[in-house]
Amino acid sequence: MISSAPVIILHGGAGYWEGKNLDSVNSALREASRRGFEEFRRGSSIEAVVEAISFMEDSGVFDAGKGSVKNSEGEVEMDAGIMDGKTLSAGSVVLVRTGSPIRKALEVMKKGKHVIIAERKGNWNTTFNSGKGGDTVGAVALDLEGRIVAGTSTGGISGKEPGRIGDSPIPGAGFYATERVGVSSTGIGEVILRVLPAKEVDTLVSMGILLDDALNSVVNKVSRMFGKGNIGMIGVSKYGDVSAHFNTKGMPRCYQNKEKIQCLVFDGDFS
Ligand SMILES: NC(=O)C[C@H](N)C(=O)O
Repeated sequence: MISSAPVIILHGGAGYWEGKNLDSVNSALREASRRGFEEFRRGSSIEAVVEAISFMEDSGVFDAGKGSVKNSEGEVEMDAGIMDGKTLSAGSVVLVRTGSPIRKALEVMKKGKHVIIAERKGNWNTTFNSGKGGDTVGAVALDLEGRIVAGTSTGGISGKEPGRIGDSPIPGAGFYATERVGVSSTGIGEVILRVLPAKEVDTLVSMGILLDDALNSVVNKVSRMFGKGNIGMIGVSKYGDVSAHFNTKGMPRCYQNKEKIQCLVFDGDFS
């Protein structure tokens, strides 16, 4: 749907959401959206995305930050990434053990020397409390200056091997932003990493395809190649249209502009 800047769209992970109690997920998403949108008053899309994602990380409701799932050795290893479509600068952190991965990714992006840093230090944070039902989180924003920013943060996949890194911190896979479009992906990293769907959406949009059609066609392509149940994506274009597509049962998501906030979990379009 076409909205107008500033606008933010968020997801709480593509997955099998049927029969789950969605109250805490929905209210955390809504609050994250509200806080992210509030940042447009003083900052850019960068602050909006980081604030929304770090709220979700701290909520303990999602598989990100304090709610991160554990690997096969009972430890938490988190990944996150962020990209600024205006400058094509990107920053990611992998194997993070403590703190806010998205804020650490922002530091990497701001420093500008490297794109991906593995943390490999710090004590395991003992306050993790996985299992509240939420999944990977992501946000994409467009501000009044036309800056598009996309970010994603995750604890990865439950029971993963130590050192495993998924799609979420990889530009073009878990997130991507240009002057045209921004995307955050979620789903099975081992599938997403082989398709680079976030980059593909930008390529399609650069060829004149509408954001909604681009997201739909990339998700359908993944379904044809790998079957269903493995991907979801949200996006924003430079025109302010927002869209979400997934091949899982559901994907909690909210979008907000200056007129309204709207949240959905299962099939349906923002109106
Ligand atoms: N649920 C997710 O989105 C997990 C994430 N894509 C990963 O593979 O690490």
